[in-house]
Amino acid sequence: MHVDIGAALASAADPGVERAALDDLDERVADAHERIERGRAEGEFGYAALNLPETTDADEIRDAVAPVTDAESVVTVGIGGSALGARTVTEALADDPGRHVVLDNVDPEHVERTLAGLSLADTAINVVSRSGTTAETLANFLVVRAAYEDAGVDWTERIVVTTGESGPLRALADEHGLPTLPVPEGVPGRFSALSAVGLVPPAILGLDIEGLLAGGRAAADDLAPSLYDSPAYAYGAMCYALEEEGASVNAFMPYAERLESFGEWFAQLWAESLGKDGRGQTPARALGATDQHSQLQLYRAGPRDKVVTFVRPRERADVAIPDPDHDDLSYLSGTDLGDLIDAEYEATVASLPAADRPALEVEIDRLDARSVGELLYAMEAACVLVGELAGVETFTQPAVEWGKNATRALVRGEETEETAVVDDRERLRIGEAESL
Ligand SMILES: O=P(O)(O)OC[C@H]1O[C@H](O)[C@H](O)[C@@H](O)[C@@H]1O
Repeated sequence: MHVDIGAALASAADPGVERAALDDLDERVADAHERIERGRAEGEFGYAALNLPETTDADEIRDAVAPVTDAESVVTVGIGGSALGARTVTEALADDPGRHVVLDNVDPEHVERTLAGLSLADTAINVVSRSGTTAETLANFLVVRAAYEDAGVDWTERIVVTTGESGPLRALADEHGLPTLPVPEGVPGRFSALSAVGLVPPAILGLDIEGLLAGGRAAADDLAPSLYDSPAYAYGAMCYALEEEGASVNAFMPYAERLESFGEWFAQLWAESLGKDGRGQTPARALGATDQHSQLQLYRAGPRDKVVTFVRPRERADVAIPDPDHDDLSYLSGTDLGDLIDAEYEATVASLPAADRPALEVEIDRLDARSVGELLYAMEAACVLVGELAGVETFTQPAVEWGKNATRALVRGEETEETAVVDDRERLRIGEAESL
């Protein structure tokens, strides 16, 4: 994996980072690296995430999923970091990503349609919750379990549970003697893709989880006291420096359909880790080449508040474009789709500094387990570095609790300070709607 930061230097873009400022920042990167390595060595909460390529036991995962590897499909019931890592990996690597469906929302129409589309007897259930108490996950699990029972399928024979040492999900697993895997100690969900939390569906589908962990180890080996020696730290340091220069949005634009969910995973990692104390870069999800025909207008001609992060695999599948039968399309003759998307990538990356806007590039060799593992780990390490440089609490997410408390009280019909805010919030309804 490598990154190219040239199109985000002050010589190329505004906002941009002066080389001298980057050299100064590199001294702080060295200090941050030392702090991170100390946290890793001591297995400190959060920093332990960067040890997962060494601490995750692939054999333990394979043993737990062995009873269900005959499944045609896997349905993951989880949310946030308990679902996005697994979806990212199967979408990037599975021959048929459709074999892994994810219920990470409590949208009744979506849940109903998803379950109706599954042959439950041939579908493994992957339930994941670190706390074991997340309302969406537990509610969806109860619906899924009832669907299996209604279909006459023994759900206890088709399930793997990944959860913490306590809570209702652990109790349920113990009560029914279900195959369980532990969540990694001291690792927040959004940093746990390279653990059982993210690797059970890939293991059930027979993907190379050992290769993913090897890629993580390779990225860990690339961490160094200087950003000039570490792709992950170069990316993180540039994101930090650009935010300091006003780039408060990070438009994340992978040029691979199979990395679209990776963008969603990155959005949680970046927003939930760095959105603290009134600061943090807003991750905007985009996809190349598709969003050249939509959001690129804003990136090139809108406010100078963004950096666009481009991600691509160097190697592509070979799909020839048949010779066109119209002179206006003669430029496509003899090319293939990989050539076209790579030309679009190069053109779009260059179009940002051409409009005096910053761009950062992240390139992996190919869409294989090792490269995807390297990419996941590198973004996690970049995020940890930004958290150190910004001086924020990278590994907590206190701001998400208010909504949870309000939800529970509303569902229970209780009156709390949160429900009072819900009842009294400012409203000005425009347009007619049937009364709720
Ligand atoms: O794994 P769980 O305990 O179910 O948590 C699932 C998700 O919800 C929490 O509220 C946090 O916002 C996320 O960081 C977490 O990944």
